[in-house]
Amino acid sequence: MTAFDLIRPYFRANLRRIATGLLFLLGVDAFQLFIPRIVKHAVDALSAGTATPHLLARDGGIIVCFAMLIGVFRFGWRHCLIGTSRRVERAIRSDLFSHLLTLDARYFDTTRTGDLMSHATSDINNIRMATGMGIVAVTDAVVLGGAAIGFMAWIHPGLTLMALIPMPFIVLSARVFGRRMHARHKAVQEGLAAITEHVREAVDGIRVVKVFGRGKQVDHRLKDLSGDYVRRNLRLVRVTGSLMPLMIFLSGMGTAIVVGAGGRLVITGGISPGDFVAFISYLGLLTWPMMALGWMTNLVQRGKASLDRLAVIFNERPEVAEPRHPTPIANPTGRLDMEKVFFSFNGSRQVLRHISLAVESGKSVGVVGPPGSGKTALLSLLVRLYDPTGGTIRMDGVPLPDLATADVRRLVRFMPQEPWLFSGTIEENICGPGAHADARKLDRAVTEACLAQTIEGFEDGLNTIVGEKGVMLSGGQKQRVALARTLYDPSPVLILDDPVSQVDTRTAHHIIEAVFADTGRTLVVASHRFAAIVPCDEILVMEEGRIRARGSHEHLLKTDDYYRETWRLQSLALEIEEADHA
Ligand SMILES: Nc1ncnc2c1ncn2[C@@H]1O[C@H](COP(=O)(O)OP(=O)(O)OP(=O)(O)O)[C@@H](O)[C@H]1O
Repeated sequence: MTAFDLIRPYFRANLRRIATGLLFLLGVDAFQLFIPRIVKHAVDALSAGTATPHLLARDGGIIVCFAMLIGVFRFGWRHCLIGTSRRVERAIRSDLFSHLLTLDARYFDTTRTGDLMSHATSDINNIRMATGMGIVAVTDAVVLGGAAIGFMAWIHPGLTLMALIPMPFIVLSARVFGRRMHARHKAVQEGLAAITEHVREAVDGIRVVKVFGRGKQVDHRLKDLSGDYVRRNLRLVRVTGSLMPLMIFLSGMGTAIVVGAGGRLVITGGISPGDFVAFISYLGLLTWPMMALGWMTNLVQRGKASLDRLAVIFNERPEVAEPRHPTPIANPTGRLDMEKVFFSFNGSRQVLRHISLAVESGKSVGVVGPPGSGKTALLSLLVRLYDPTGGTIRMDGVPLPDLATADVRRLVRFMPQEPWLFSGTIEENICGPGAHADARKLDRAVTEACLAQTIEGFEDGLNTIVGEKGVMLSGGQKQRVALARTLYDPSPVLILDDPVSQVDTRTAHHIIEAVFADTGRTLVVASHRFAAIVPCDEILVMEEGRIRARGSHEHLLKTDDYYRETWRLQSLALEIEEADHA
């Protein structure tokens, strides 16, 4: 998709509005061009001594009517053309967001959030400016500029040539200054973004800032950033502040030429005094189209560059692609198997190697191993957040890429390691924002996740607001809300990544009991806590992306050193904890 392909449908959808806006704009230009003719008529009558109060009142009345029409038509074009640009902006933003939602985890692993934010704000803003004011600038430059020059040439071609001498300088300076203004404006925006990001990070990490006494450093950094922001703004003001005086100077030069040369023509009878006044008015009208000409090229260039950047995102296709003809699973049983699976996040380092696994329906698999051994990577493949770089993963005998992604997400419920909560209520976090909660399902999920007592303790119960990222809840409470979210919709396969890492031993025990009580579903659980994996039918011990050992708890105790040693240490810690409670 090219930049042009990208913008075309938005223009097509607004064609009628754009055409109406252009008609209004042409109307404004026409009325503006006729006012000097009326002025000429009055001035000529005055200098010929034929002017009467009635004639002057009539000319004045016509000018007032034209001025009123200009006001109405100007409102019309602004409403249509600026409205179109806002509509285009809204449509592109919503299409961009919908498209981003189709992209897979790998895209977001490699794309900075700041870049996406900038596409969603300044790039779309550039496109809006190019489509709205860009159309106005082009039309004005061509129609108003062309017609004003035409009327001037009609009055006196030679004088017109002389009056136009400063015009190329106006076009050029508008272009050069516009470009410089854009660069400096961008620098100002970057300065502001740096301040915003610094404040956001400091507020987000306020506990670390306080506990490590980093307040002064954070404060100094903010002062530096603010100073830099002021400097950037002053650099911008130097450009914006000099543009207008330069324009006034250049258009003044044009007027001076006309006063000198045109005045002489009036004296020699080459043109009438009315023509002289009208000529100066047309020259005044010409300044804006000339500026628009320089300005427009910048606007259009900038809009095109932004469109090109957005086209790159719109051309991005998820690697985790939707199958053309998805295979339906009529009666899902939750049988899973992995065959010689390899996986790399970035295409270079393999984080999973030679993984083969078969989980019968209703059976459970536990995954243990040191940090970074590949547990989360393995679980992410089962829920198809990523596709393996080698090998096959099947569900009920069907390779995952042959299933509709929506089916995979419906059949496989996943609790990520990070208990991400959205700002909103506990209920919204469990059932989804705006969703109508099923009281029975909600009750069961809350009970299984050992959350009932916690919720009873809150004044607003399930309607308790959790705050940004669940800041109002403790780590363990957040984790249990995330678990309840996973358990809310029953599914044939349940995948839990470290589900009890942030709760006490007793709560962990209750959660594990509840999760394992449902024997109808297939369960895959990764955990550093052995209590969560000991009841599993099969346990995998991961090491550097491979399965170093596998079997039941008893088997691994006998055969694997890492497993035995970790189990011994955890049992010891548990005994000490229980002795402390006793
Ligand atoms: N998004 C990513 N991009 C690139 N590499 C990654 C990414 N996520 C994890 N890794 C790397 O992949 C390897 C496996 O990570 P993984 O998160 O699967 O380990 P883990 O066993 O779950 O660790 P932990 O017990 O700490 O949760 C690690 O070496 C890690 O650095």
